[in-house]
Amino acid sequence: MEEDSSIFSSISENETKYIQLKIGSLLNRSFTEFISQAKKSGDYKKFLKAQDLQEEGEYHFIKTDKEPSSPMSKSESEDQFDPAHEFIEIICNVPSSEELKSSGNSIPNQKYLKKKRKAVFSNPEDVFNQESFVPPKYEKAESERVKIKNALMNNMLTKKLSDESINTLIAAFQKKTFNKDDVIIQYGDDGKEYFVLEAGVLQCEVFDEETKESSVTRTITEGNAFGELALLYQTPRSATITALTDCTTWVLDQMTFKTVIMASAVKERNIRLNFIDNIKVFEKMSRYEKVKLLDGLQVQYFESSDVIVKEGDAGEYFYIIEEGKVECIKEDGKEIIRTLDQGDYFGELALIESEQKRTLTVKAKSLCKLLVLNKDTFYRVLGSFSNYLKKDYKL
Ligand SMILES: Nc1ncnc2c1ncn2[C@@H]1O[C@@H]2COP(=O)(O)O[C@H]2[C@H]1O
Repeated sequence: MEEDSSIFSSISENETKYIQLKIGSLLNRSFTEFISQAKKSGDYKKFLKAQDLQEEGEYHFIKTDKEPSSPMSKSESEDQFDPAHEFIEIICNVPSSEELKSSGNSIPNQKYLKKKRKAVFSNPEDVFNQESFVPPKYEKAESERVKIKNALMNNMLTKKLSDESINTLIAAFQKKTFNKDDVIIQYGDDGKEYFVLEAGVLQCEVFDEETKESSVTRTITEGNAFGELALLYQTPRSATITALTDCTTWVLDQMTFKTVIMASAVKERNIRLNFIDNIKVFEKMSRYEKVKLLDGLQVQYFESSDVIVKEGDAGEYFYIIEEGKVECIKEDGKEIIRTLDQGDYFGELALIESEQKRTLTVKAKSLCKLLVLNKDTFYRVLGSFSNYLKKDYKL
């Protein structure tokens, strides 16, 4: 409590006014969003009940953290408007008193807003045009539109975008062909484009800065996208992509990529990436592998006392604790072997040894938000890390 009051005692009048105005419009938006969801649901009353709103007396606008359906089903909601996140954004981005004063009123002026945005879109040319930017449109045959759409719908980065965003993207892709042996992306270059491969085969070659050795990690085949990392993280190209055959690609400019794809996908991803970056066991992973891992993670919630993993069962999932605490219990004697909390992981032993059953029962000690990886994704993403994980784990 003491901590809270000291944080808020330093808020100036200007800052308070700023927050009030922002929260006011956020509430307004939340309410509109809520009503539109309720209307869409077809059965208004059932919808209210499902949201844990009490029908009689006062309505309590409580959004439970609990996921309504079975385990691996509901991270789809991630792209939706999330008032809690928006709230945090507002609080974290309150301009300083000086900035508010210099803007002449309690809301920062356009100049200030543009300056803020620069932090997210770090290339200077990105900054001025965010609001007025209109994605380009290139003519395409229907068959081409279908191919691009299929590729976007099969790509983790774009599959959850709205139909409107998908259509904007489809229109904005421009055809570009390459000859066999052409270098499409050069390791270390600045990234300006995002690609979808329509026809042909490409080679992806990565470099180890320490050993100065290069290795071919995979071939990229039709319908796959590449070149996203440099645009997402403002880093140099992480690999060299070379055409193994004559190729046809679809190319998206970075401004369209940023305004359409990044705006929705990267926000959630960055929060998690930051989280994964702090987990020791993943420290040897490349950024690419971490991003792949993130794409395979699903969110699952457990109430206090829920059994997450049962001793003797076959292992299906690997878990990372994003929030909450769990207890690992040996069934005979009910001895608590250890307690795990934020950033810890469990459930990997049964995945590493295919015959191995769960060696302990893991029970939620509080409400838990877990990031869950299923067996197939675990092998695809962490296969080469299994020995490392096993060694690191002291039973
Ligand atoms: N280890 C890897 N395996 C497969 N693809 C990769 C790997 N590393 C990088 N890439 C892809 O190669 C692209 C090179 O440019 P980017 O870094 O922009 O984005 C990169 C990814 O799309």
